[in-house]
Amino acid sequence: MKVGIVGTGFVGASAAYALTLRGSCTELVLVDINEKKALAEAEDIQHATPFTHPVRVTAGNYKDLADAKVVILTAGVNQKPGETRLQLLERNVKIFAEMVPQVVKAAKDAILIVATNPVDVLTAVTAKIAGLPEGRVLGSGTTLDTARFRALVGQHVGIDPQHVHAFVLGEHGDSEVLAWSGASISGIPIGEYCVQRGIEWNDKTRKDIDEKVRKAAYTIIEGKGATYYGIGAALARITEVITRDARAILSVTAPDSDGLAYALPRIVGGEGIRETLEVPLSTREAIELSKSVEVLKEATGQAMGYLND
Ligand SMILES: NC(=O)C1=CN([C@@H]2O[C@H](COP(=O)(O)OP(=O)(O)OC[C@H]3O[C@@H](n4cnc5c(N)ncnc54)[C@H](O)[C@@H]3O)[C@@H](O)[C@H]2O)C=CC1
Ligand SMILES: CC(=O)C(=O)O
Repeated sequence: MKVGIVGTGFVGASAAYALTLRGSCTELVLVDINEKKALAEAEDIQHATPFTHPVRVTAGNYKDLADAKVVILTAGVNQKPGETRLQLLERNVKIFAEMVPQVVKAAKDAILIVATNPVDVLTAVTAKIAGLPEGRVLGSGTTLDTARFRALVGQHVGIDPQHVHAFVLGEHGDSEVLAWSGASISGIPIGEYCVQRGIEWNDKTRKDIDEKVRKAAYTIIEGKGATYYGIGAALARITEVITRDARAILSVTAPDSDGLAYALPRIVGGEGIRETLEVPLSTREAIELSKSVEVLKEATGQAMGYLND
C-alpha cells in the first residue's frame, strides 16, 4: 500500500522513518519543494530497509502520489523558540492553498492526514480546499499530546504507558484540555490505582504533568530547535490504523458540521474517521473544552480570510 508525505523536513522525515521501522506501508513517496532534501531523505531511509521492512522509499513529485492510500501533509514553517503554533497560521495557510489542490488532483482516493501547525485550523482549511467526503481529511490533533500525557502518567506510576488510558482534547496547542476525570490505568481510575499502590497522587502531581504536557513543544524547541520523533511515531500509528483498517480510537482532529476542527476521541479505520465519540467530562473540563473550541473558532475564521485574500 502506497503512502505519500509532502514536506520532508524534521517531521516528514521522522514520520517516513517511523513508517519504515514499523512496516506500516509497502511504498513510500516523499515530496518536497526542496527536491534535493526529499531525495536525500528517501535514500537514507531506503538504506534502513534491510534491517526493518521491505518498504520501497522514493522521492517524487505530486504525480507520483497517484494511487496513494494516505498522504501526510507536513510541509510548512515550524515554530521558533517562544513562538506559538497559532502564530504560524498565515504563512502555512498560504502554503496549503497552493499544495492541497495538487495533492487532491494527483491522489484522488487518498485519505489526507495533516500535521502542519496550527494543525486543527489547517485540517479545517484542508477539508475546505479538498472538498472530499467526510472522514477523508483528518489531522494529527492531540495524538502527540495524548501520547505525552500517557507517557508521563506511565512514568509516574511505573507502568507501561500502553496501559494508561487517557486523552487530551480540543486544540493541539496552549488551550488543550487534559481529561483527567476519565483517565485510568487499565480501567482503574488513576487516583484509586495510586492509593492501592502507595504512589503519591495529588493536585501538585496533576499540575506538574499538565504543565509538562502543555509546554512540551516549547521546552523541546528551546533545547533542540524542533520536535519530531514523537509526532513521527504518532503519524506512523495513525497511518497504519488506516492502512490496516484497525478501527483504533485516536484523538485526531477533524471538522464538525460548522467546519471547525478540534480533537476528540474518534474511531479511525480504512476509510478514515468512522465515528466521533462523546466523552464524559467533569464540569470544569467541559468548560475548558468550550474555551479551547472558541480559540479555534477565531483562528479558523482568520484562516478562511487568508484563503480568500
Ligand atoms: N501536529 C503536531 O503534533 C506537530 C506539528 N509540527 C509542525 O509540522 C510542520 C513541519 O515542521 P518541521 O518538519 O519541523 O519543519 P521543517 O522546516 O523541518 O520542514 C518543513 C518542510 O516543508 C517543506 N515545504 C515548505 N513549503 C512547501 C511546499 N509548498 N511544498 C512542499 N514542501 C514544502 C520545506 O522545504 C521543508 O522541507 C510545522 O508546522 C510544525 O509546527 C511539528 C511537530 C508536531
Ligand atoms: C511542535 C508541536 O506542535 C509539538 O511538538 O507539540
